[in-house]
Amino acid sequence: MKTYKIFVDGSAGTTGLRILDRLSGRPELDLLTISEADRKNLQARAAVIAQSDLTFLCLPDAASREIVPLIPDHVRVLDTSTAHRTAPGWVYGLPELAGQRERIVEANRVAVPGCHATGFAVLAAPLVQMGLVAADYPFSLTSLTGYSGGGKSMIADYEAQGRDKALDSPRSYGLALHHKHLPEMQAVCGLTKPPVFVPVVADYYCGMQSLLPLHMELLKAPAEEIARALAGYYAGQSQITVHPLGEVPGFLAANQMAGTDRLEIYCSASPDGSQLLLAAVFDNLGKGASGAAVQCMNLMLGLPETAGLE
Ligand SMILES: NC(=O)C1=CN([C@@H]2O[C@H](COP(=O)(O)OP(=O)(O)OC[C@H]3O[C@@H](n4cnc5c(N)ncnc54)[C@H](OP(=O)(O)O)[C@@H]3O)[C@@H](O)[C@H]2O)C=CC1
Ligand SMILES: CC(=O)N[C@@H](CCC(=O)OP(=O)(O)O)C(=O)O
Repeated sequence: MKTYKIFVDGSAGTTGLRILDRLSGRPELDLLTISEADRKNLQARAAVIAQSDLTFLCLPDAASREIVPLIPDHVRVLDTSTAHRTAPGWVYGLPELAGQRERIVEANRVAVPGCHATGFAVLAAPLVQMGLVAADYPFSLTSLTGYSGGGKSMIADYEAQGRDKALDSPRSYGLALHHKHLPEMQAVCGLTKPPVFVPVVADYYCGMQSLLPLHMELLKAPAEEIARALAGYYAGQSQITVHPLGEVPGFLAANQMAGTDRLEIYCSASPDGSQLLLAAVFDNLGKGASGAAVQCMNLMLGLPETAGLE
């Protein structure tokens, strides 16, 4: 059996650990390691990466930008940070979007989408690509996340004894309207302007719900047609399910897909047909990070796309 040497740079972090979980026990993968003393040593990491066939970068943006120029071209790279998602020469790791799977298979530099950006892109990009929504539509998005989305430091804040009472309630953030996911949201969907985007973090570990409200008078087809088109777009995709129009629960929990690497889409219309609501529900650490990264690795190495996924 052909084996591949894999390294996870930043494997002690939230995203890195979840990637390791999904890779361990797979006989086709030989996991390279680095000593605790060297895990933040630039030259030592570069030396291990150079021996790998594929490396995951699970680092803060600055650390990712620092290591990438030291990586030889023959090593394939999957960067989970925000650093390269709109950078030239990098492929956006959302294989369910038209043409992306083929690009990922061939790529040696793949940027794993941001968690909130995943929710936006899976809803908005197909509608724009299919001509059902104009590229200059004034999109807005609200996206709920568990606190693991903020990595080790936010997890520590939420899990601290005697923490601030504000953490007992949901907290909106990014209120200055320049969240780091806006450039990739605009780029991957081909929009003339970014959405108005409000993320909300709440007191649960993981799970994400991205809500995209749409005004029907600005759309180019009725709600039934839009829901059917979205279902057709994702037909046959193992990781994305689209529920029929109106098939929505009374309460939609943002942690409904926690622990999985799949994403579910719900569509509902107002009784008078003037408004449509699209919702994407998934795990910020699953399809929003580590699961997406492993799915892309499988594609890049020619392995079964869902191997190791939850
Ligand atoms: N959490 C999430 O839901 C998602 C996160 N991401 C992205 O993934 C990346 C990692 O995030 P996340 O796992 O949440 O963050 P964490 O803070 O949990 O983990 C980051 C890891 O990187 C290590 N690290 C920091 N600087 C360096 C360095 N210079 N060299 C080597 N290692 C370093 C940290 O070390 P130490 O353990 O000492 O702190 C830590 O183990 C980020 O870019 C994040 O934006 C992407 C999608 C979702
Ligand atoms: C709760 C929280 O802080 N979440 C992070 C998103 C985590 C993530 O997926 O973003 P990257 O992949 O771009 O790091 C944020 O909104 O900045």
